[in-house]
Amino acid sequence: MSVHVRDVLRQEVLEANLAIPRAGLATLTWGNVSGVDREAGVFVIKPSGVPYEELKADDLVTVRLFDGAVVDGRLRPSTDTETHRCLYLAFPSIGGVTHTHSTHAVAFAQARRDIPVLGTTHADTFNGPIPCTPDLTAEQCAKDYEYNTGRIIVDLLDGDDERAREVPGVLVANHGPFTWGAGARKSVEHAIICEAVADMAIHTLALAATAPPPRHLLYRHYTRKHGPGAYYGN
Ligand SMILES: O=C(CO)[C@@H](O)[C@H](O)COP(=O)(O)O
Repeated sequence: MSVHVRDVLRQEVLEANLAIPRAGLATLTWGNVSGVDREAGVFVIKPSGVPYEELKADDLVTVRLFDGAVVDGRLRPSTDTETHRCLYLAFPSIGGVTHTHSTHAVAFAQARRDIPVLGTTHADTFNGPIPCTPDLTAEQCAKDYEYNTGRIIVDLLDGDDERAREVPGVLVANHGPFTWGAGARKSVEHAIICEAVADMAIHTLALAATAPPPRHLLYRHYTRKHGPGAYYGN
């Protein structure tokens, strides 16, 4: 990886991490963001347990994709590094991963429930419910826990890169959301949306037991922003 590419990726990953507390998605040092450079075969991730307000580009850690070895950085990488690595290895289209403990998304994860599609706000970004994983087994927790957390996400999406593109996030049961995107910034955007739709869903479900909205409405909204016919934005 050239020095220029490394510095650009570090800056992008730093800004993406700082966006988490700014968006109200982080308490203390919870959560982490990474971004990958596939050509160089590495990703850059937040160090473990460093307060966001003290985080600098130099604190970030560079990790080799194929074996998880730290290749640059003086601090220990995020405890969730192996989960990020597993997602990068399974889904070639993703360039950034975000993990948060945002309140409403975690509420669904702790209830072990998918976030259902209840309206167009959700359908604009997620082409279907944001699914919740099954429980990890005792064996999966005892050995390679963080990598197995990635595996359970990958298995939930049948290892299908196309599905990972259409549903760019999952809830890990009793833990929290992992989201991803074309880059680090996009993965944070998806974390923000995941939290917002979880919040709206809790309010909606408190008011009424709703049926899913018509598929044609959801499809219309998803395809306004994605695919060959997209026309949202400038
Ligand atoms: O899942 C957890 C804790 O349950 C982690 O996401 C921490 O919230 C952040 O850990 P580091 O990235 O600082 O190691």
